[in-house]
Amino acid sequence: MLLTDKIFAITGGASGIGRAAALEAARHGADIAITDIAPVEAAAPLLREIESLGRRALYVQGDVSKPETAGAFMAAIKEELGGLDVFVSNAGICPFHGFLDLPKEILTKTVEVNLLGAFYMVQAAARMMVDEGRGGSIIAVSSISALVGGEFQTHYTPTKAGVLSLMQSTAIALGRHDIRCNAILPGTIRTAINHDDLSDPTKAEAMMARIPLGRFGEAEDLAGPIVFLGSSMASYITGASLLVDGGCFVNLQ
Ligand SMILES: NC(=O)C1=CN([C@@H]2O[C@H](COP(=O)(O)OP(=O)(O)OC[C@H]3O[C@@H](n4cnc5c(N)ncnc54)[C@H](OP(=O)(O)O)[C@@H]3O)[C@@H](O)[C@H]2O)C=CC1
Ligand SMILES: C[C@H](O)[C@@H]1OC(=O)[C@H](O)[C@@H]1O
Repeated sequence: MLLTDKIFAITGGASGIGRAAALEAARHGADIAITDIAPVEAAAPLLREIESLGRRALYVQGDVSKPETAGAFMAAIKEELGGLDVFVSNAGICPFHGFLDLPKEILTKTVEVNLLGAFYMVQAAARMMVDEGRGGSIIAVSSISALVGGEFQTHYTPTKAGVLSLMQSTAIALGRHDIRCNAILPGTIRTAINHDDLSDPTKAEAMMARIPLGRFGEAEDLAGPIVFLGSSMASYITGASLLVDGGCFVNLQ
């Protein structure tokens, strides 16, 4: 058990990577707070599963791109769970689209959710951790796409580079408060975000061929690394980036 009696909060926790991480944190003994744009009904089975592990589960519906969501989430965590030890900024979107004809609305929304949303949330979580004075761990889900490009992700990859950079700078700003900040960089993980994109067999095959481990990731592949970075096992790791990509990034030839 790596997170016994810790309070673990995550954005975009109703599905995919966030859901898997929330569940794994509960298995490791944490109480869980989730915010997501999905209605609470969508998360009800997950909340029941967390509670069946003997842990408390809090759900706050909200849009991370709206600055007020961060304040409301932190206030609910403080009131209902009493504090915050591990915060994961995970919510994100990836509406695949070509570059030359990219509508401004898609660009703006992607930046607002992925980058500004992460900033608002991380800042609010850090303020709460500093106020409480007991340190903490902040993890942001960036991407392999912070390091490499994507033809249909020109609006998305800069947001993931921004999230990685945010963790590097907040690691410096928050180190004196014993708050560690790290980025997780998933490769291609099968979730709702890329269900349509990966349904093109030619594209999926070409992408798979680059992965030394020979498979796409599953959401559960990210859960262990997130719990580890949140735990005292990672007590001297801050400002780091952890690729969780089956070896895809290093596979040039
Ligand atoms: N899957 C992959 O291959 C990779 C994913 N990532 C990153 O991982 C993170 C999680 O994605 P993943 O689990 O794959 O995708 P999912 O779509 O399964 O999960 C994303 C979650 O975020 C929620 N969400 C979307 N927009 C908002 C918003 N504005 N406010 C609050 N919640 C929101 C979604 O809700 P709803 O479903 O209702 O829209 C969903 O529950 C993202 O940041 C993504 O960029 C990084 C690298 C690779
Ligand atoms: C959603 C994509 O499949 C996924 O998102 C990323 O960040 C990776 O670059 C993958 O392309």
